[in-house]
Amino acid sequence: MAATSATNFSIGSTASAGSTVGPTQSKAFSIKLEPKSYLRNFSGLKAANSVRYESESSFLGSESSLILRRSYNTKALKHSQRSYSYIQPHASYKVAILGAGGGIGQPLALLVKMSPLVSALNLYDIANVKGVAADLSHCNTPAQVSDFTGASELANCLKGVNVVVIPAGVPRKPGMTRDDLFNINANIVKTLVEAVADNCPDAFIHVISNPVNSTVPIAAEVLKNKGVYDPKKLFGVTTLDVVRANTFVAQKKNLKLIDVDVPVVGGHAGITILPLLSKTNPSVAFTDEEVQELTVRIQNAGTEVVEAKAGAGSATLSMAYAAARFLGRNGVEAVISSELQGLTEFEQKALEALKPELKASIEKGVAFVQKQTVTA
Ligand SMILES: NC(=O)C1=CN([C@@H]2O[C@H](COP(=O)(O)OP(=O)(O)OC[C@H]3O[C@@H](n4cnc5c(N)ncnc54)[C@H](O)[C@@H]3O)[C@@H](O)[C@H]2O)C=CC1
Ligand SMILES: O=C([O-])CC(=O)C(=O)O
Repeated sequence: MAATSATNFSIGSTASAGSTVGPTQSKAFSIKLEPKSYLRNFSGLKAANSVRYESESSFLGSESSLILRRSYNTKALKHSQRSYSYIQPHASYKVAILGAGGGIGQPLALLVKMSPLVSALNLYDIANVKGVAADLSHCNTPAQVSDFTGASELANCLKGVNVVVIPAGVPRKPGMTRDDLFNINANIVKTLVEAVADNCPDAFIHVISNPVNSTVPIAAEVLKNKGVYDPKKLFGVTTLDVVRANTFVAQKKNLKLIDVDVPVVGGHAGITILPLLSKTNPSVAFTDEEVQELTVRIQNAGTEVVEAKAGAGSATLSMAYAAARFLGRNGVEAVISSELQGLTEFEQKALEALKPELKASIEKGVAFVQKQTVTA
């Protein structure tokens, strides 16, 4: 879902804060260009449809794959060099990952390090990230990796940064809801976003820390209090729901994974995750039972991983993949309100049912910041 104006929340592959449900979309960052056909052959880490939609907008575009391919496939080298020089982007983005030592932070740092768009990768954590930074710095890609440990180094980590990704905080254990993380993670996100506002107020901010339905509104309130809120630049990262929906639908219907694109709207917890299966692209016919089964599976997919990890945390690798896929160059470019038109009765009912829960989670986040502001 895309971060939104103050009057909208919800929303496909990113979250946002506000007070009423507004237009949603799941591909806010799509740039509808048709890449040269050879680029599709170099899709590497990305599904082909992602390349088609995101080759120029995502950090993990086809360029990354070219770099990778060049480094291990000498046969492809000649062709790659030609292609690469044609499309080689300028490495100019400075990215900070806050919570970089964690289960998501580490693989996400690797994926960002692979991006040819990134010139600097700053890793911050309250735990020591020196080792992670040293390890990553040996990869032969442009980004200069630096490590920052502890609150005293946070400001330096953020100075001059264009993109901040926040996977800092505690993950769920079996039996917990995402909302059970609020008491710890709300404060972590608030403190980190305050530092972002002070040190890189123009940066794009991507909030991964749960509960996303509340942590994004917290971030929005902090930015408003600091006078630097730009709804086009604040995101809750819920691309993992889209990634899962695409995968589960492809598996269920025996489709090629790369061909499936399912929009997901709402928030990122339980019934607030609403896959719009009727809008699957290309069009797929589902029985009522399949819709029910797939919707529930997508909504509970996080819990599926939490239970499988049995106390060792929640999704990390798929989350890192989803976050790297999510990052776009220009922030929110459009809100596609048509995504919410022509819903099936099942989807319309589910949309109405999720609104009160999503609204309550947003209000909880807003109240958290307002209460602290009054106390201070
Ligand atoms: N948005 C989404 O779709 C998803 C969100 N998550 C959420 O992401 C968060 C992180 O998950 P994991 O990486 O698995 O947890 P983790 O425990 O493996 O890593 C979290 C990291 O954050 C660091 N940290 C804690 N407090 C910090 C602070 N004040 N400043 C900087 N760093 C701090 C920790 O030292 C640790 O390295 C959790 O809240 C989890 O629920 C997880 C999966 C999907
Ligand atoms: O389920 C969790 O706690 C982590 C998460 O948000 C996900 O995997 O979707």
